Amino acid sequence: MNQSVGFVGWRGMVGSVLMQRMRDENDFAALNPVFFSTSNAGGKAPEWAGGGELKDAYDIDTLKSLPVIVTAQGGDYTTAVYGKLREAGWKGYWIDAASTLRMDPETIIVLDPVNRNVIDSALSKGVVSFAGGNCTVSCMLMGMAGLFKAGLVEWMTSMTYQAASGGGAQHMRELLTQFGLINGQVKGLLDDPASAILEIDRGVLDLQRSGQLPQEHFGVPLAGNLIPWIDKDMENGVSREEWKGGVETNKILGRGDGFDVPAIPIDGLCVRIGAMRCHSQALTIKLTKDVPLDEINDMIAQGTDWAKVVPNTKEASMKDLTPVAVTGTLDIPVGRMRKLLMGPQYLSAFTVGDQLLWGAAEPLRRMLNIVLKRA
Ligand SMILES: NC(=O)C1=CN([C@@H]2O[C@H](COP(=O)(O)OP(=O)(O)OC[C@H]3O[C@@H](n4cnc5c(N)ncnc54)[C@H](OP(=O)(O)O)[C@@H]3O)[C@@H](O)[C@H]2O)C=CC1
Ligand SMILES: N[C@@H](CC(=O)OP(=O)(O)O)C(=O)O
Repeated sequence: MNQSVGFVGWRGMVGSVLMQRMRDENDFAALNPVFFSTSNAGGKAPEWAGGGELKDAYDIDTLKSLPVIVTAQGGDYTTAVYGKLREAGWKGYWIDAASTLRMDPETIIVLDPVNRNVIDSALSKGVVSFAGGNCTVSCMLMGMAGLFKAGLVEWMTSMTYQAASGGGAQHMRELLTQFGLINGQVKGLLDDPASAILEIDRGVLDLQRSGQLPQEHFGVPLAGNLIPWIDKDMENGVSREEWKGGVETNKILGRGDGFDVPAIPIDGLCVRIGAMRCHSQALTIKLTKDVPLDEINDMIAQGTDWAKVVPNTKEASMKDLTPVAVTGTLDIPVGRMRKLLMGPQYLSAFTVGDQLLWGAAEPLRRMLNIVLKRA
């Protein structure tokens, strides 16, 4: 008999991508979905899933009756509900998109093409709490898994170019509104081929600095700009997004605190740019030994089924290694690979991933299937 699975946060941006992927893969055939809402209990569950009534996402008794709960509702919801559920004696599987529980020793960060061994070992020990990783981390690992698996990474820096979607739907809207208003500001000059570009530039800057662009979500204009800080301030010069890069990557790989193998130093700077939903990253890797580039290419291509090596040429990089090329696909292209001037053990790479697919929804979908197959 199909297991019942509770879905919370299914209509949000991450949740919608998750629902679409599950429908594309016919995952619903193997489970009995129960839909929840934090704002509309008693309302109608999605038509494509047979309708029915939305349950109250804060009702612990209803949640407790389910063997599996998947949530993309966000960290505040997890904080409000998870502890109460466990205190009420619930022993079911919790699969979560939020960062809240990721570094909890009782929780495993899931990215099964990379850490299926960690997941299986945890399941056999009775672990029941699973969280998808930070989007930048998951996308990077899906591309670079081959090098980690081969033990070739001594340390790595990641300089990110993160899309507006990482902040949520409202951030994407704000970015597009800013672009539109900026265009409107200089449209007359743009339409006139004889106008001076510096006049256009001045017009853009005047509007960007005027405080008149909507910036409630980003805090400053992102259109025609960038923001070199993502997430909270850890009060030591490090942003929380940068901190996650090191600790989550190591936890996913089964290294560092709580594991027998030492952590790999991974650090860098995280930057928000005006892309829509793909995160990109420029990586510098110190290899544990000098390995020829063609062997590195092979290892990366074989690291996961989704890693795609892009030849280090201008044409291929412009065509295949951009957010526009990757959005809406599960591909993780890795390109710009070459040995750096610092020496034969120093490798550069550039990778791009859809942060709503591998960065959020896909690891949850796959973890749900792993759990259901065990039942
Ligand atoms: N954005 C991202 O890139 C990533 C997000 N995450 C995690 O996922 C969580 C959810 O993120 P995200 O999907 O961006 O959040 P959203 O704001 O899109 O959705 C969250 C919830 O808001 C409620 N909501 C209120 N109004 C609307 C509306 N008009 N349309 C849709 N939903 C609405 C829904 O709850 P209800 O139906 O109960 O009213 C929904 O589940 C994040 O907090 C984070 O923890 C993880 C990785 C990446
Ligand atoms: N912080 C990411 C998005 C996100 O939700 O990350 P996390 O799941 O680690 O909080 C970004 O802004 O691009």
